[in-house]
Amino acid sequence: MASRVTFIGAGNMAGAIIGGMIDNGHPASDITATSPSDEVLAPLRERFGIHTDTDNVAAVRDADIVVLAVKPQIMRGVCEGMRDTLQRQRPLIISVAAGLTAESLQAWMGGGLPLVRCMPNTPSLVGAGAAGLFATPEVSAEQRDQATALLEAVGLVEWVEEEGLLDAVTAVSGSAPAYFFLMFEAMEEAGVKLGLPAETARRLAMQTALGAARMAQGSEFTPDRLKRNVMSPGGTTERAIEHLEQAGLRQIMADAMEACAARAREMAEELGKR
Ligand SMILES: NC(=O)C1=CN([C@@H]2O[C@H](COP(=O)(O)OP(=O)(O)OC[C@H]3O[C@@H](n4cnc5c(N)ncnc54)[C@H](OP(=O)(O)O)[C@@H]3O)[C@@H](O)[C@H]2O)C=CC1
Ligand SMILES: O=C(O)[C@@H]1CCC=N1
Repeated sequence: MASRVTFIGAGNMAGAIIGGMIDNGHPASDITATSPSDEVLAPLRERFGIHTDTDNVAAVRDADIVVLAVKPQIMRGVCEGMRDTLQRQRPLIISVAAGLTAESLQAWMGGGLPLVRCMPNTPSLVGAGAAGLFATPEVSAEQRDQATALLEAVGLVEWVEEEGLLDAVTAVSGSAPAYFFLMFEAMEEAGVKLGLPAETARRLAMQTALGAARMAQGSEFTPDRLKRNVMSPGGTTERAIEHLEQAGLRQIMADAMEACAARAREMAEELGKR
């Protein structure tokens, strides 16, 4: 029997995972999502046929898995509100919140619950997500498998054995779809400057990103080797790559990703157990 999964929060991330689960055949009747506003819930209900509830406590009462998918800033109040019911029911908790540590989450929920911290990303919506997972000692092998199955329904799953590494996962994949969307914007703008219609530039850039990722994923060659295969000596690509290297693209990425991970650590400090 499929697990009964309740999503606390029905925004971008919950919607992305729910959409991916449904596409992968998880029964809609075993999924519930909550939000204080029925206006937010109605489109999810209509689109996916799942249950919805404006009452978090009622929604977790018979859940096997509870996915915490609200903004980190309101997580404490949300967890404390469900504390007694969670302690009675003892479902597997999966938090997708950036930053918030297992120690804080456990303290807010009354402690001792099986808790997986997960850093997913929004491409889960199209079954191409990438998620890093970390399990606390309370999580059984069976629950670890349940978390893997839930997230594998929407993409790649990588477990990390140190909680702090989830901040690195946030930098490498959680926040990273936005880096590529920025790149699409920049490539479209540059394509337009070179004379292409915006739509044409956008479609070509996106298809190229998809092709490059698929090619690299299935390849025995390193990205460097694949890059060199495109760079004919004295040709056009070589000129573009020289420009990107001289402009400091590698350092820009390193700085941006360090800032991302640092913000996750900062959020853990700001919002952590008091
Ligand atoms: N977006 C992303 O790419 C990623 C996000 N995350 C994490 O996912 C979490 C959610 O982010 P995201 O989906 O972007 O945020 P959203 O703002 O899109 O979604 C949050 C949802 O929580 C609802 N909500 C607000 N208050 C409550 C409450 N008291 N009880 C239940 N639901 C409530 C909101 O409803 P309303 O709109 O009515 O306020 C909204 O539906 C965050 O912790 C974030 O760190 C992790 C990885 C990637
Ligand atoms: O920007 C954020 O804080 C969230 C976490 C990772 C992606 N979005």
